[in-house]
Amino acid sequence: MSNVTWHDTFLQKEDYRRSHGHYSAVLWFTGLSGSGKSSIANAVSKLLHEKGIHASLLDGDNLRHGLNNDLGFSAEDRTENIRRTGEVAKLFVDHGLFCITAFISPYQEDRQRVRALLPQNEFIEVFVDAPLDVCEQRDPKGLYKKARAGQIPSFTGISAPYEAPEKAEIVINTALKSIEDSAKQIIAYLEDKGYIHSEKKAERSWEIQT
Ligand SMILES: Nc1ncnc2c1ncn2[C@@H]1O[C@H](COP(=O)(O)OS(=O)(=O)O)[C@@H](OP(=O)(O)O)[C@H]1O
Ligand SMILES: Nc1ncnc2c1ncn2[C@@H]1O[C@H](COP(=O)(O)OP(=O)(O)O)[C@@H](O)[C@H]1O
Repeated sequence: MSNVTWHDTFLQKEDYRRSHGHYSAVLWFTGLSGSGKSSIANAVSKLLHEKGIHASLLDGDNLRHGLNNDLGFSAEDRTENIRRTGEVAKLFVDHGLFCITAFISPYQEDRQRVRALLPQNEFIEVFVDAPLDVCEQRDPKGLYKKARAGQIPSFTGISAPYEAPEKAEIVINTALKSIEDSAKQIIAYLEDKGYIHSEKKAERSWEIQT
């Protein structure tokens, strides 16, 4: 890029990780609308918080209210949505936090591009797998009903594609598993692989001196 220079920073990812006392990585949730991404992502962020682990949560619906509010649901806009989100997620990881993202992210190539942004082991793909008919039955926001009535164009699973991951690190079938058990499965994965420690961190409090 012309006339733009990268500035090195004094603090590096390892410094942040050391001060936080844990590793950092992206937990990239992908799945159909209504599959359970937001519910499970929220449950995971709460469990991590209770363990004293720093984690941010980026939800597709929420980012579309701000950073991504210029984007719609064409294939091009979804690609840009995932590109921007991937860059933000990388910033969090570079600052020593876990970053949980909950986006449909329907295209394999878009997810692969985010994976390639990060070193190996720092991108954990979580396939929130539920059959379309289960998602449609849940229809928590009434969107499938609208899509079937032709009121929402390019709706994922109905009139726009969803490309399921072939090699996700974690697969959760939410037709068979509760939100709580799904969140526990993800925490168990992080513990098994050594991303976080299993023992509970002691309660800490800060006294701010003025
Ligand atoms: N056409 C169409 N297709 C799919 N989803 C739609 C659409 N229009 C609006 N919505 C609502 O937008 C949420 C999905 O936003 P994302 O940013 O996750 O989508 S994407 O990753 O860019 O495909 C999605 O949220 P979730 O239900 O949480 O997945 C819907 O609430
Ligand atoms: N086992 C389950 N896992 C996840 N969500 C479930 C489950 N059973 C029922 N639900 C419900 O399905 C809906 C999923 O919605 P949400 O979490 O917003 O999904 P998404 O973010 O993928 O659109 C919620 O209303 C949730 O309570």
